[in-house]
Amino acid sequence: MLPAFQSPAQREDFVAGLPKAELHLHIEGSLEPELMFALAQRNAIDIPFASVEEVRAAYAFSNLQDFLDIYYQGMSVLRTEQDFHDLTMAYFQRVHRDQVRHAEIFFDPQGHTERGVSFDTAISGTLRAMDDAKSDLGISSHLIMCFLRHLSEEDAFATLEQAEPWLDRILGVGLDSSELGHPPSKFVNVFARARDKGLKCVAHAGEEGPPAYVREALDSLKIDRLDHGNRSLEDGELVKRLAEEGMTLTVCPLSNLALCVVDDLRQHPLKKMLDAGLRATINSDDPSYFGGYMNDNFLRTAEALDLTADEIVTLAKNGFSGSFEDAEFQTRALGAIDQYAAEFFKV
Ligand code: HPA
Ligand SMILES: [Zn+2]
Repeated sequence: MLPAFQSPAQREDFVAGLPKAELHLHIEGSLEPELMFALAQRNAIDIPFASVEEVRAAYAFSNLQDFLDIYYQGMSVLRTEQDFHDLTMAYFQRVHRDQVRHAEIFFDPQGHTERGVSFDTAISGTLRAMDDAKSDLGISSHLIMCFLRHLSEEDAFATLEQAEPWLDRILGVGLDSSELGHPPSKFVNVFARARDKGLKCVAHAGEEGPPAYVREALDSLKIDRLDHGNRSLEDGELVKRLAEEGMTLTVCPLSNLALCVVDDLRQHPLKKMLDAGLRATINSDDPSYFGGYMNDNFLRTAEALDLTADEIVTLAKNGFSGSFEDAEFQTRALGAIDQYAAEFFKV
């Protein structure tokens, strides 16, 4: 067992230096207002804001849909391959400071193709930055293509078709956007097709939607990982099943706070999840919009829930063991975390 923190500053130092993996990050949600302005200017696009401060002031949400409306509008500045590269590289440079060593990144191709930016433009700029992040920063990453659940399954099939030439660079498919009214079962056929193509399957479920949506994600979509999953806790049998199956939950505390999934971080269910034996991880979701990258998510949650060093270590380890990397990579990463903790506390 690791010792208790001697002070809030010691906890902050511990979190800051801890190696991390991020498993729930929408790359378009890392678009900082400064870059939004720069890209708007570069591409001669009008945006309905006069200043960076005005953009930030617009980021007050009461639910998921409030956020999504602004998120899709923000994407309008992304037009060229270079734009997608710059967006993605800015994310990696930022999380390099947070000791992120591995990231499995979502992108929303339909958010681009529906406004006339090709699938190839979006993915090629993103992949080029992922390659640069590996060579320049030592951060490994994978790409997960999400289907927008407010659109039809037919649309999702068309997107999977567009992805065909890129499948060796796409690790999996996900499901995001407006959850309520768009249950996972709406996408059962396209997920089956994706699975046949060897793609991993993940889905947002139980963020705003009921436990029944989580069950559908498991049973109909046969997910390999559950994004959010908060509302699973309302169903004891479901929690038992998720724990027994060793399902990883990609939990996003500051997102949950910003979208009023929880009213106060002190009421966040993360500790309950760990206590119930769930493999929970901490992630930033859409860090530009929700006010924090990985270290902020770890630290503010640790403060609010008074997490121990062992619990923080478990959360960081879960990020690597819940990744889609191979056993050798995972073992090395878990060893690096143990070594970091031992050196930090000189135990
Ligand atoms: O947090 C989210 N939930 C659902 N869809 C999303 N698309 C971007 N971020 C999110
Ligand atoms: Zn998300």
